[in-house]
Amino acid sequence: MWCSRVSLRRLQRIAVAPLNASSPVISMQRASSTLPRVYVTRKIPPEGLRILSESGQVQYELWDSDDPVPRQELLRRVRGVDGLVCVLTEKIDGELLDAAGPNLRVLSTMSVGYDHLSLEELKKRGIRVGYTPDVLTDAVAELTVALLLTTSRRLIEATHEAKTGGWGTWRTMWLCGYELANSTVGILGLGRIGVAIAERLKPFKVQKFIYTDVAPRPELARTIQAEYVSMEELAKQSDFLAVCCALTPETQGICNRKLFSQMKNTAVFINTSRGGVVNQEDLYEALSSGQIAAAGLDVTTPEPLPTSHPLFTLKNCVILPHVASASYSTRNAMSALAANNLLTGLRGEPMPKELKL
Ligand SMILES: O=C(O)[C@H](O)CO
Repeated sequence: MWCSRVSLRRLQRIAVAPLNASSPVISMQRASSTLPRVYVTRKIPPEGLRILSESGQVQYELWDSDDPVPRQELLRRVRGVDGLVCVLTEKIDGELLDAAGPNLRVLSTMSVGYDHLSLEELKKRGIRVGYTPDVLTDAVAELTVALLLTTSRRLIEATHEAKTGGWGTWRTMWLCGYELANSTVGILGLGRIGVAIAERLKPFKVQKFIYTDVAPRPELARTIQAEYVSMEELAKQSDFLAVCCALTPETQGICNRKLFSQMKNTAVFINTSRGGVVNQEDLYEALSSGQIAAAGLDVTTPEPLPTSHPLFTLKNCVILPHVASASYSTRNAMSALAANNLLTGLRGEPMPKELKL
């Protein structure tokens, strides 16, 4: 539905924090209005919806659900829109952009990752793109540390044993794992998130941080005293290897048999970036054969990972359902940034966070 007073009241009802009653609420315009039309592909968190609603700058239609809009519905709904707000499950490709047509000027994704966007197609059409870096760095780094500790200290196995009668007497080597103190932590793809992870791990007495990337990143590396190494050295030296790179054609499947075979058999592998950077068959082999000690994954291919997937059978593999940025404050900040990117973009102004195409 195109948002009107009625639907705005509905939005207020779903808000976690109520809208400020004293602030004037600008009513959304009906479809007949001349305001730019925007399609929002998902029920985004309340802060972003509030910004859109109160802007008085756009009329928008929202797929008012936690589940993705079906593709055919999406293709139908985007027809003629000026702006589009999406999340990472929507494939924004030539077909979709053709369906939207020439009015589409701004795409705003509520994600830092943009592997779901065809940048070439967007660039070709002169469509500006907003995304949401920075605001999720803390939440993702926090979750990565939590996942690393959960995996390396075998917390899921431990709670399972405690609950299901496996907890006998105190045993000297039972449920032993690997500790961060005196370890080498490797970061594959050093950016804001990699630095934030390292900053959080440092107080655990990590001995050394190493990283690899397409080229050295001395300024970022200096903040965490990380040493630039080759991919091979990263694999060989890391006790903990955290994947923080974006998914691109170059990084697709980069964590494969070769990498795992170079790693220590005591090493713990952690991925909170994108599932596509990992060859999951090779990871399964490495985990089940004892080539590496354990893996913690927040991202997989596909998502959701089918419950019948072999990785779920492994005790040394902890799998989370892509929740690294899932804190109330971060998801609200992401939606607010996505809304502000869209509104500034439509006004022809610099966006708070614009992707350079
Ligand atoms: O790209 C992103 O934003 C994350 O994967 C989800 O928050």
